[in-house]
Amino acid sequence: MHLSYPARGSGRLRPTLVRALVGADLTIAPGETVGVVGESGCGKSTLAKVLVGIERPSSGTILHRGRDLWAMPAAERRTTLGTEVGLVFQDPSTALNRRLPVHRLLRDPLDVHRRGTPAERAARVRELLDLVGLPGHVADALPGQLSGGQRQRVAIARALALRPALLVADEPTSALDVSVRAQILNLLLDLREELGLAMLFVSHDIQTVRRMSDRVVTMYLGRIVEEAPADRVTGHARHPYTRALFSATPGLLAPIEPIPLVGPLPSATRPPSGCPFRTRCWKADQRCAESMPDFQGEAGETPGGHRFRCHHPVAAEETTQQLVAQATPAEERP
Ligand SMILES: Nc1ncnc2c1ncn2[C@@H]1O[C@H](COP(=O)(O)OP(=O)(O)OP(=O)(O)O)[C@@H](O)[C@H]1O
Repeated sequence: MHLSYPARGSGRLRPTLVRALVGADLTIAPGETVGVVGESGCGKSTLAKVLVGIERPSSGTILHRGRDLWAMPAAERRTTLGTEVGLVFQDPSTALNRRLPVHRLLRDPLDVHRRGTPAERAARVRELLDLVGLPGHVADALPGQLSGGQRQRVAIARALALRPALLVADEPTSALDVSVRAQILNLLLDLREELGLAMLFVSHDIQTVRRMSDRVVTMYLGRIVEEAPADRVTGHARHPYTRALFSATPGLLAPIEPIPLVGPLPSATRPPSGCPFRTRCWKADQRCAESMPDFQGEAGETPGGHRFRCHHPVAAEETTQQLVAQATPAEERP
């Protein structure tokens, strides 16, 4: 699946294109949580937006239970997205209408999709508050009268109102106080367990992604470069970029130094030829400039297995310390 945006500020007639997703294909199994990691601008949010139908891919298909979302008539697409996918944004203050009390915010999806009688809708609102651990009296409050954590609980309850099979959570805790982040993450873990939800979980916080996910997907300049079971991704990732990303996460592999990467992240409007990571990779050679490798790896360990796209993958048993030594230029070595 591909998605290009016209670059902000570029001409209307022949805009420069930002290649936000390039052949980014992903399957999420029922009940599975897939976490997405990568530097800012690598396409994580765009992937989330495509899954929930906010953005339409420039080419490729989005299949919900095997049916092509964008081949459906518009009304059916709206119903499918409204009832099968829940969305939790970063900032509940902007995601919730400030003028509506909580019970209206929670009832709204039920009204729009005509679920149940008025009495059943009112009962569902009470059930939803209970589900996300909010007391009944919150129903009459306006979002502005709640704390950030309570507002995010309301946003999660609203996303779950129609019992979706998939919850897409894009940075769901990054706008919250550090003290309430853990509570919201625990709530999401409990809900996943209780409701059998599948989840796409996007976050800058690599530790959190690893904790929340069954499988971790690494993105680089719009491409998925690796998919690995969460328990393998820290020390046994095979793509040099994934290893470098995890080595730079404070506290995860401490006291190991991060693997040094050369230069800045290239622009998504003019990505390098071949493997886009090659300009920063200590293993890159001519082959990497010529072609982007296909996926290789072991299928079957988890849905999607452990796959990576690299001409010179890291050996599974290579330690991060060994990689730091390889990637440090000779003149900078101690
Ligand atoms: N509406 C838009 N118009 C033009 N370019 C966009 C638009 N939205 C995103 N982009 C660009 O697409 C690329 C991918 O952006 P995206 O927001 O998906 O990345 P991200 O990994 O989620 O970043 P972050 O972690 O900072 O949110 C970036 O180069 C970004 O500047």
